[in-house]
Amino acid sequence: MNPKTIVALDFNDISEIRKFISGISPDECRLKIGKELFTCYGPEVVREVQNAGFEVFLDLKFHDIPNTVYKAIKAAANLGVWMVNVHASGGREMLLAARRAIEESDNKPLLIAVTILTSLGEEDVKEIGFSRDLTEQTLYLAKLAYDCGIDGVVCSAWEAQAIKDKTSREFLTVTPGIRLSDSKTDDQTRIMTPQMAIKNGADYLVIGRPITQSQNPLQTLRDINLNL
Ligand SMILES: O=C(O)c1cc(=O)[nH]c(=O)n1[C@@H]1O[C@H](COP(=O)(O)O)[C@@H](O)[C@H]1O
Repeated sequence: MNPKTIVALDFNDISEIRKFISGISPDECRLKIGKELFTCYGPEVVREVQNAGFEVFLDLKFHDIPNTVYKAIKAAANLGVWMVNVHASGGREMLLAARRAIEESDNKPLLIAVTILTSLGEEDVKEIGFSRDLTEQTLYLAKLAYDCGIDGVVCSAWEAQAIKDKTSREFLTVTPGIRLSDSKTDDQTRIMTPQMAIKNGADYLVIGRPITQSQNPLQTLRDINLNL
């Protein structure tokens, strides 16, 4: 099984995690451990989720000097995770250092680079000071990551197909900012429904609140999977 749905476990309470994973099977989704959960519980929570049979996307979005990212990626790979990420805007040397760290590790997680966060819109990108527009900057960073041997990118589903066209069909697109037609937008800007995202070239869907904050998270996950 290669489930396309990655559920973002954005909780700070381990009992919530235990409740959620006790009801689902690893065939139904992968699980993302991000900054909040990792800061609260560290590698122990990664091991607990892995021991329950789930593959883990460790989403710590490293963005630092090459040597620091190299060592952090080595440590992440040693946790036996399935996927890790860095920010593409850390630059070529940082991306190459991350690649090298994985090549030198026994466990080789998929290495993914964040392009432009899905919370950002055109005006934000202008304010940050990028000279290209949002889509062009996303494509530019995706190409940089591709040229550095990164396995894929985090992007919004709006850019997924264009990224594949500019790089390769095999270059992975991991898309957060997924919302059901009746979901709240929350702090996301570039959103798309699960079915549309897959149609537009997304390989994996990262979904947090639309599942975890729903009345019946397990049913919501299953409904999403059924309709992909
Ligand atoms: O790298 C990520 O996973 C990520 C990148 C991005 O551009 N946007 C984004 O939302 N994410 C993560 O994806 C998840 C989305 O959660 P929801 O907005 O609740 O569905 C969060 O855990 C974010 O940290």
